[in-house]
Amino acid sequence: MSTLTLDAEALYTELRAGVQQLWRPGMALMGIWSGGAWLAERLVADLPATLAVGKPGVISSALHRDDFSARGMASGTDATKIPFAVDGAHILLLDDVLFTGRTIRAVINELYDFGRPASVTLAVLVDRGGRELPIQPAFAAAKISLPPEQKLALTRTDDGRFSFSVKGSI
Ligand SMILES: O=c1cc[nH]c(=O)[nH]1
Repeated sequence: MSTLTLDAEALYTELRAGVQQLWRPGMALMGIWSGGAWLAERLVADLPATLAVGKPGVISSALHRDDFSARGMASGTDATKIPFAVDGAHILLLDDVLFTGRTIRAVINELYDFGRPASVTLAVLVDRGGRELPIQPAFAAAKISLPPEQKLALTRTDDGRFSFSVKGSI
């Protein structure tokens, strides 16, 4: 049992401020299925109208995962939905938890199936370290260290509030 407690709502407020700093006119928001997509959905509603944030995209890592052969057709396989042209877009990519970087690598491969973006910037709620690829976020609301056996899981209640739980024992 872990004693780690993370206030996901407070971290979301930090993330919203970070995204506001990173935002450039004409950017497009894209959430990684499923936690990142929840964040993107809420940010569209919460960010100031002056930023003119359009309908966000949702992107899935499922088809490009390096453990695809072991996991098979995992849930989320058909989750990718991009309501804007990827070619030439400046994309702000969102995820809930950044760990090895393998999900981000898979998602970037998926993105290039739709076109060639001008840039991709990554912002996350929590960076838990443990990177296995040279991938770094431009913004992380929190940086923590968690044993590899444990998983940090974001949940969303029916009224849209976030919470974190730690799964697995060390
Ligand atoms: O702990 C982790 C690692 C990757 N993705 C998660 O959602 N949690």
